[in-house]
Amino acid sequence: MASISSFRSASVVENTALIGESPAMREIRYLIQQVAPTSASVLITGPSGSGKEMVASSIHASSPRSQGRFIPVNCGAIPRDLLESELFGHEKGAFTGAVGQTCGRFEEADGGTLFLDEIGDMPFDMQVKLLRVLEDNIITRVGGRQSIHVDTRIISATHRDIHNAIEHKAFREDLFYRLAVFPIHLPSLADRSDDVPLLAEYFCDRLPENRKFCFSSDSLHYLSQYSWPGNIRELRNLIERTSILYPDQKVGVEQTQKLLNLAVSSQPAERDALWNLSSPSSEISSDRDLSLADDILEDDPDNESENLALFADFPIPGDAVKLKELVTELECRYITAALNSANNIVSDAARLLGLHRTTLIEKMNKYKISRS
Ligand SMILES: Nc1ncnc2c1ncn2[C@@H]1O[C@H](COP(=O)(O)OP(=O)(O)OP(=O)(O)O)[C@@H](O)[C@H]1O
Repeated sequence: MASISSFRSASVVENTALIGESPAMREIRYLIQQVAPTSASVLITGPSGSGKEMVASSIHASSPRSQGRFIPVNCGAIPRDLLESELFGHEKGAFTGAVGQTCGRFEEADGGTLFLDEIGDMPFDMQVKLLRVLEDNIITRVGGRQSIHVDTRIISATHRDIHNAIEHKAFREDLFYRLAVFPIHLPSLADRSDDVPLLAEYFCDRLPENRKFCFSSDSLHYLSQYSWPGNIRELRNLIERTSILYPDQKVGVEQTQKLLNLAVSSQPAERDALWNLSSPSSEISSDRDLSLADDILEDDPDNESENLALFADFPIPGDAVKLKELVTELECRYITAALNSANNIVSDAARLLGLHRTTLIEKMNKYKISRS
């Protein structure tokens, strides 16, 4: 019997380009190789963007069912009224709008694999119906009477904590055991950071010739330390973004940080980490502050969460702040700065501040700010 340590990527799995040589990824390829030839139900868990659908399609592609269809269904994205007909099909006239007979996804995947993504979001009443089908492999179309036998392999996936859902009676325990005959858990990308350079190289290689670029070794080190809240999808998108902004260049760590900041600036933890990184002693250099703040404001001046990035590190002096006074001070400073930047043209300054012209004039009168 093959052991995990002796396992080398099976060529059939390599063909599906499941990239990664970390111990976790090797183990996942091993599990895929073992389960693919069977018809066992597989439940894939792991955070969003960690590759659950890719693993599901790898299992299908490596299985004897590979000549059949791989049909993905996002159970969380289909309105609950339509889910039953989507899965099991319907007969003509079964409900308003059912103008003809339609096959459901189970029938389409007959002889192949049905991938039930976001199974944790499936409504409770549908869970009962699904369980029944999994038990006897027989479906009945909505509005129909005929029992139709299907030979469909089920692979499901969720990013939710399914045990927690079971505890809270949001997910049926009996269905869980049906679906999770063979569970596979995908770790987050941060937990297999060894794979980051390989994945980055893989996505770079797939770029069109005129958009290729490379990361400096500092950048790659930075990317390996980064926490990747959006997992592999976030890395793929970063490569795409970088190739648009810096084609044919060697991309340094500052540029990489900015590119990540474009995507994560609404996430306080990441933002803080980014700001602190510019100074190892955790004191922030004022030049760096300004350049980042400029970028953030330039990107989307109306975006409240991005504006908040300006205050990511606001300390509380002593044990209290006089908030009203601080806010007044801040308003005065911004109004003065905006007037200076706009050469004292009030309507331009108002635009810079995202205010109506009359509101700015009211504030200037209130704070006795004149055009210098
Ligand atoms: N090991 C891998 N090698 C290469 N590309 C990968 C790998 N894992 C994931 N990807 C790529 O990352 C992206 C996200 O993967 P996928 O859609 O499979 O994630 P997911 O966990 O199903 O996400 P969600 O929970 O949001 O549905 C896809 O573009 C996929 O091709």
